[in-house]
Amino acid sequence: MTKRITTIKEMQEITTTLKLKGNTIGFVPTMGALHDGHLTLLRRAKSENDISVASVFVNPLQFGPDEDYEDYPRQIEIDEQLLIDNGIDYLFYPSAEEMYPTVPMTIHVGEMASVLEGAKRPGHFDGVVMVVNKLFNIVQPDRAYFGKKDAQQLAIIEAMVKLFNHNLEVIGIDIVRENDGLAKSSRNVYLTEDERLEAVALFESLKEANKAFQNGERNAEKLQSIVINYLIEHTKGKIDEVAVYAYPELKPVDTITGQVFISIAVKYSKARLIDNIILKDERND
Ligand SMILES: Nc1ncnc2c1ncn2[C@@H]1O[C@H](COP(=O)(O)OP(=O)(O)OP(=O)(O)O)[C@@H](O)[C@H]1O
Ligand SMILES: CC(C)(CO)[C@@H](O)C(=O)[O-]
Ligand code: BAL
Repeated sequence: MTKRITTIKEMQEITTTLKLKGNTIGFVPTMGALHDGHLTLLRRAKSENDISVASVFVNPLQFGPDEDYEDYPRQIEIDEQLLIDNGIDYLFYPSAEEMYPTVPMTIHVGEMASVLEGAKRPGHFDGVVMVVNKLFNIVQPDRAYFGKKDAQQLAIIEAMVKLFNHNLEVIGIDIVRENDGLAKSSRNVYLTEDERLEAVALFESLKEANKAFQNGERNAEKLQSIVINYLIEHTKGKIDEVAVYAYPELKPVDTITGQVFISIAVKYSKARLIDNIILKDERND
């Protein structure tokens, strides 16, 4: 049975005791509204560790003033039942008041947050790094699981773990998709019926670019155009970002040599959707 823990002190005491007894801890931080994407991460955490912990915390620090903090889907009872059904040991569900009694200092991510999602959402990754640091100190995981859907987040967390000397392994998990290819997201519920049908264009556009890449196209601008043209033809959603960047370095590229990712964001009436694909040039390996 999943145990719900709501205070930092209790969570920290539990994990400290478990670790002293030699248990390994697998941790999945989330903002709740759990779906198959989260559950895939959680199943990995459960299968690879003695103890599995999920956190559900809608982190105010990572939302901009015009973003959907208030409207972000919250459904803790349903989430808890999903954790029970999946045999997860602990649900950490802290309050914002306890997590941020005062905010006497901030963490500034800097360069890695100055591009892509970070540039579109100023301060977002500062908030993510703050909360994930806190969660790591509280839960003390041996392994922490993050989705590649948030590829920039994953790269920043990996850099943060090195910089802050967290003694844990970060594990990136492939994007989990609906049958038609749409990346699972808590925000998909905000799509209208028509938008939901059109939203398959995000992944389809990435597949078009991948096809060209597999056929030898190494010009980043050309791959970017393939994605943009596909999106323009197949969805009325507003293109917010299409970029080809070295991964995990997060630097723009002209000609692709190593590993890159194509990152896209499309705005619909009530939801901004993101997706990406990681492409690797194996020829120079
Ligand atoms: N479709 C997915 N496939 C793999 N991992 C995912 C997927 N969706 C979310 N995750 C991962 O789950 C963790 C928690 O994500 P989060 O709670 O923000 O969910 P979300 O559905 O991505 O929400 P939203 O898209 O609305 O921001 C993150 O590491 C995220 O990358
Ligand atoms: C990692 C995270 C749970 C931190 O709030 C959030 O950014 C998310 O859900 O990806
Ligand atoms: N998965 C990213 C969380 C956010 O959109 O704030």
